Amino acid sequence: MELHKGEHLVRQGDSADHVYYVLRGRFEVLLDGRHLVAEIGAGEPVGEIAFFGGLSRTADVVASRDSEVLELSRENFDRLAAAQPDFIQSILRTLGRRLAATTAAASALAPRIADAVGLCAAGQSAVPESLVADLVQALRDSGSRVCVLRARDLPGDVAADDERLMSQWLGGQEQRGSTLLLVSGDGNPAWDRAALRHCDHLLLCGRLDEANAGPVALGELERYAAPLFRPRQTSLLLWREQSGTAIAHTRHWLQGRALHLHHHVALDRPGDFGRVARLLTGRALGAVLGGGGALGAGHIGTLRALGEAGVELDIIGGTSIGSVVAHAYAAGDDAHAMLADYEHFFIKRKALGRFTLPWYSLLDHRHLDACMQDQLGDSRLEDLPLNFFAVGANLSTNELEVVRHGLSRHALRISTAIPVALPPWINAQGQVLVDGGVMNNVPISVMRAIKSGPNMVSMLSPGNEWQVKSAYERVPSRLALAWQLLRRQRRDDDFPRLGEVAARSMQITSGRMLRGTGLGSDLLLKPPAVPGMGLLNFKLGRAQEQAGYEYTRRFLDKAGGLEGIQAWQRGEVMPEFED
Ligand SMILES: Nc1ncnc2c1ncn2[C@@H]1O[C@@H]2COP(=O)(O)O[C@H]2[C@H]1O
Repeated sequence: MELHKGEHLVRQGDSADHVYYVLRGRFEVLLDGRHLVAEIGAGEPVGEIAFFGGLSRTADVVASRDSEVLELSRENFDRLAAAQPDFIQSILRTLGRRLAATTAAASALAPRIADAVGLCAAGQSAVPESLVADLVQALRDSGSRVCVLRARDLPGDVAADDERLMSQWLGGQEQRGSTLLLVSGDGNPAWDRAALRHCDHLLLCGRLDEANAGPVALGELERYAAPLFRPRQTSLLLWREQSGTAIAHTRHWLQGRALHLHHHVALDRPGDFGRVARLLTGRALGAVLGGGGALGAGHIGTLRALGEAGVELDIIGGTSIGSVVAHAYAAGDDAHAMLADYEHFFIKRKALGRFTLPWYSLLDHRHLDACMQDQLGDSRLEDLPLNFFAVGANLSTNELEVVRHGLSRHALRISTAIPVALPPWINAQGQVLVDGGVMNNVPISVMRAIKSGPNMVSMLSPGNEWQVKSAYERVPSRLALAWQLLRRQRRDDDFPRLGEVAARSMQITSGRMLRGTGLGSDLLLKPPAVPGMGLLNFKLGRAQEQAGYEYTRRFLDKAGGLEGIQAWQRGEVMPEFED
């Protein structure tokens, strides 16, 4: 079969009835029609992934020269393989090499969904019966076939101290559900040990108010269980009797425990367990809000529209203004309160409006810090009802800094420390931290490393066209500028000001980073900027919020509302939307 340069050999998503062998020429492998992931030359197979894996085509394959391939149907392939066993060897060799190349370039894998979850009391309190029942119900509601096993479910012929037999019996139970929930702590230590060793995720359950008295020591069974699991496989569910009880002192629980996530639930609000169940089973909906200064009001509008439609976000994080809005959502604020805070903070108090001598920064950080202190007090990230992260850039290590613990005002201060505009943050190790937008303005990769399952990404952009009328030569000399400032002459040129340049500089990588990471099955929202909007134009915040709201409404209408979103969460459909 011959192909001309530019012709498709296979198309991503198509079904696979043939495998090919390149006889002459060269092919490009393109993901989503754009990203070049590999080139394939003469003597190599093409289309083997879907053909052997029983999948649909994983990429487009396009001839980059006039080429010739051998096309093999299943029948022909079987015949050729029987006649020439070397042929299979050569395909396996190519597959091995391709896998090695892919592995070398792979980013961290999203956490694997646990098949067997061990429930274990943490601290001193036993796990309430109602908690187990609510968790099981929530797992069922989220679509899991859950099977609960406790010591009393052991068959009569398994002796109460025979851990080996228990382990064998547990192995035979796996087909009973998509998730096994193994409950420990019923008074049979052999079962507890066998059950916990059978699990791939440890869900510790502690009573939140034990932390009121200070750090909570590990419970007896917890001391046995904790070292069996890596932090990534361990989460802590902190329960309180009533939702009206404020969440506090969580850090005392986190001290001395290596955990991936912690969850806050109130026993009088069974809905809280839905979030835990979704996070455990990979169906949790994450949201990532990008940086973009005043445009961040658009995120608020997006959250308003999602909230009205009944879409519940289970975990949220962001960069810069995105982290500020995400933090408010994680704290339980509604869009109305968020917008009121935004206007109070940026317009009324002018948190970013007081200048200083331009030595360490342009803006007076003391004023900003005081505004933040008034707004956030000493609240801490660990005490937020939802899991949250803010992203900073660590200039000392050249790494992204993911902040999930500590004082909220410190986390947000790190995430919003626009270089030059504000002094960097210095952490306890003396490292220098600035706004995360410098490295990753839309940190979807951070969310993916924390959880598997679907995410919504909201990316702000002041538009791709920025044209300035003022000529470079017209920028005044320092004397002329000083004179104009002294005479309080208004400068009405449109030459970019310092703050705008600093803020814009952090936007430029957003789209590229996102393309580099690839969206996969995550949804991208791009609320448009209202006319006249700039990154520091907070006065247009209300209009920008409305624009974000209307944009997200249009998106939801197209996606089929809550039902459409839920179908996407289950992996059934992928809403498409071009505004
Ligand atoms: N990472 C990769 N490296 C090399 N080839 C690839 C890669 N991903 C996809 N392909 C090729 O592109 C083909 C697309 O169709 P298939 O998934 O059937 O088989 C795929 C492989 O032949």
